[in-house]
Amino acid sequence: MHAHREQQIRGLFDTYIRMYASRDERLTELFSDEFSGYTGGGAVLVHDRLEWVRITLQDFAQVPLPIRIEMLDLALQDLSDDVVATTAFFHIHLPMPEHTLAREVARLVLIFRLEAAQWKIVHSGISIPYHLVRDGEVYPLAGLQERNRELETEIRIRTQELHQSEALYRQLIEDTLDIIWKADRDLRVTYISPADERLRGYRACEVLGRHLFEMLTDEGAATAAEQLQRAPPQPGPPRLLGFMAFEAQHRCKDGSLRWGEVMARVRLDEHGAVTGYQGITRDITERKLLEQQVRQLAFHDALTDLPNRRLLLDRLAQAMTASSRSGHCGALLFLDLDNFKALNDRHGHDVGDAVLLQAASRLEHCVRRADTVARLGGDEFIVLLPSLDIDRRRSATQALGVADKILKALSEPYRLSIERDGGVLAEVEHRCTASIGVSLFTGQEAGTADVLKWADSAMYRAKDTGRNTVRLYGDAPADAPPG
Ligand SMILES: Nc1nc2c(ncn2[C@@H]2O[C@H](COP(=O)(O)OP(=O)(O)OP(=O)(O)O)[C@@H](O)[C@H]2O)c(=O)[nH]1
Repeated sequence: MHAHREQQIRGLFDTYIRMYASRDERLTELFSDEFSGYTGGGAVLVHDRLEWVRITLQDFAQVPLPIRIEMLDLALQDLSDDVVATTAFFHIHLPMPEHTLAREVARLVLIFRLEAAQWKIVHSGISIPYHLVRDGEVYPLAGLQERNRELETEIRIRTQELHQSEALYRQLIEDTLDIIWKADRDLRVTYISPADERLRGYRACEVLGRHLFEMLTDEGAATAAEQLQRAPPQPGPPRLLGFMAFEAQHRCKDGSLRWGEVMARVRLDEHGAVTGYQGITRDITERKLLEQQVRQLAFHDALTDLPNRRLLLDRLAQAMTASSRSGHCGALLFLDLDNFKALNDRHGHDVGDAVLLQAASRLEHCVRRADTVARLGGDEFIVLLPSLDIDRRRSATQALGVADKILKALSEPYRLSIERDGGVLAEVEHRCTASIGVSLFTGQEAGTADVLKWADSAMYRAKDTGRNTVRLYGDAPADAPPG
C-alpha cells in the first residue's frame, strides 16, 4: 500500500476510534451515504445511513461516559484502488465495572471508500465478546443463521448492482467466521455451517452424522465431555439450558490443529430429557498463539531463548520449597564471561551475540534436564541445581564439580564468522573464560534474593582472584554465614 494512503487511512481510523471512545457525535460525519453495517450483537445488517446514525447516537446516550479502547493490532488491506479494509483487534473497557472486557478480544472491520476525493466509511462490522450480548445470553442462533442468509442475499444483490470490489464481499463474509452447529441427543452432528469447511477443511457432508467429538483432539473431547456432565438436566418446560463455554483444540483435514472457543447449549424436553445440542465455535488460534508469544516474551530471554530473571526466581522459589520438604541442598551458580566487553568492542555486537548463543548452548549441555540455565542479561548466566545431597559438604563438592565442568566447556574455542571490510566473511577462533560464584541453599532459611546475592558476591571474588575460576560463598572470612 502506498505510504501516503496508508498514513491517511490510519489517521482516519485513529480519529474514528478516538471519537468513538470519547462519544463524539461528529463521528457520524465519517459514514458514507451508501453505508452498511452490523449492529453490536452482529445479528442485524443495517443499510440505511440515517438508521446507523440513530443507532450510534443511541449507543452514545446509553453509555455517555468515555470508554477506553486498548488496541492490540491493526491491519490495512487494499481491496481496490478506492477501497481499503481495516481490521482491528482490541480490548474494550466500558465505564461500568461489570462491563470491563479486558480479557476478551473484539474485532472491528471498517471499510473505507474514496468518494469525491474524501475517504468515507462504507461498511462496519464488529465481532464482540459473547457475553456482551444481552445480559450474558449467547448470540441467538436463529439470529446468526438469519444473518448468514441476509449476507448471502446482500452479496448477490450488491454484486449485481455495484460490480465494485469482489474483495469487499469476501471481507463481509469474513465477519461470520464463527461455526454454527447442531447435534442430536447422541451428539451426532445434524447441522454445520459453511465456516467449518473454511476453517477445518471438511465438507459439511463429511461431518453430518459423525460424533461431535470427532472434530476435537482427545484432550478437547475430554474437556467437552466434562462440560456436558456439568449441565444436569432438570424437569420443566421444553427449553435450552444455560450455555457452557470452553476452549478445545479441533482437528483439521490437513492434519493441523486449531483452537476453538465453544459456546454450547443443551436442549431439553418437558421431562428434562436431553433432545439435542447446539452451539457456536469461534476460531481463537491466533489469540492462543499471541498468548503463547506473550508468555514466551515475558519469561524468556529474547536472544538465547533461555529462562529470564523472572522465570529463574520462580524456579528458585520452587526449588527452595521442595528442598524444605526433602531436606536436600540446592545450588545456584552465578556466571559472568571474562573480558566480554573487549570482544564486543573489537568485533561488534553481532559477534558478541554469537558467543553468547554458543555459551548458552554449552551451558545447557553441562547440566541435567531438571536443572535450569537462565540468562540474567549481558554476559551473566545462572545455573540452578535444585536438588543435590542431604549433606552440605557433599552438595558443595557436587556443585563445584558442575562449575568446573562449565569452566572447561566455556573455555573451549569459539568459531566465529566475522565480516571484514568489503563484506568478506572470515572464520576466526575466539577464546573466552568465565568466573563463577556458587551459593548453596537448604529449604527456605533465606530468601531467593539472598541466595542470588551470595552467588553474585562469590562470582566477584572469582573475578578478583584472576578470573577463569570458581568461588564458593561461605569459604571467605568476610562471608556472612548462609541461612
Ligand atoms: N553482544 C552483546 N553484548 C552485550 C549484551 N548485553 C550486554 N552486553 C555487553 O556485555 C558487556 C558486559 O561486560 P562486563 O561483564 O561488564 O565486563 P567484561 O568485559 O565481561 O569484564 P569482566 O566481567 O570484568 O571480566 C558489556 O560490554 C555490554 O555492553 C548483548 O545482548 N549482546
